[in-house]
Amino acid sequence: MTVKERWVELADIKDELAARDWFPGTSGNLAIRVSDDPLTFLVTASGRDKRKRTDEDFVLVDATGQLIGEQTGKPSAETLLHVEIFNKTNATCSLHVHTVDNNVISELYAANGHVTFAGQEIIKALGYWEETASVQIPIIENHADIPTLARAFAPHVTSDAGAVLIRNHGITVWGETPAAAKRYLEAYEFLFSYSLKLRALGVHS
Ligand SMILES: CSC[C@@H](O)[C@@H](O)C(=O)COP(=O)(O)O
Ligand SMILES: [Zn+2]
Repeated sequence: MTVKERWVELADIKDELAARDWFPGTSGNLAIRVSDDPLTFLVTASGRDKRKRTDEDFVLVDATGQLIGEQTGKPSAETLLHVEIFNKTNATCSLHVHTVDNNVISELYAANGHVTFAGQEIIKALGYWEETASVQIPIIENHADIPTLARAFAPHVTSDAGAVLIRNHGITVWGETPAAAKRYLEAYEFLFSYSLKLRALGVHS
């Protein structure tokens, strides 16, 4: 796929996530693999309003997250997390969003280091089809220093699909295809929202 095709693919996903209001206060960043040899990927430019669609929304970076050639714009402050994913797996897309639900879940379960969900039909969207399937999402501390955050994140990047909650910060989800990454993100946010609504009703699952 060309850079242009990948750009449009990521811009379309960005628009969909924006329609869900998942980019409050310029938060969030997205990335899509463009080539494997050498590894290059598009990542959202830092600090921009991700609800808007412009020609400056993404920059092309190399395997270390550095800008390639002459480009204006700065790669996302959290590019190193996407670097981990694209270097260690065959994932093609990585999505990071801050939502109230993912922040509250990350705080509620931080002491456990993970949160587990089971008994939900939506788990099938994550690729688990057994009735007894459960899904566990690791929770890491939110280090302000991004290389430190990336080091805490790295051990959880073990397959082409995955997710990590960063405490009181957000979630990063990646997948084999851009559509899969988006599907996983939607499924996780559904699980978070369901779980918090149940708690609000006084039911602790
Ligand atoms: C304004 S939200 C905090 C940011 O530091 C960060 O967490 C984020 O998700 C967006 O940063 P960005 O550099 O635009 O990719
Ligand atoms: Zn963030």
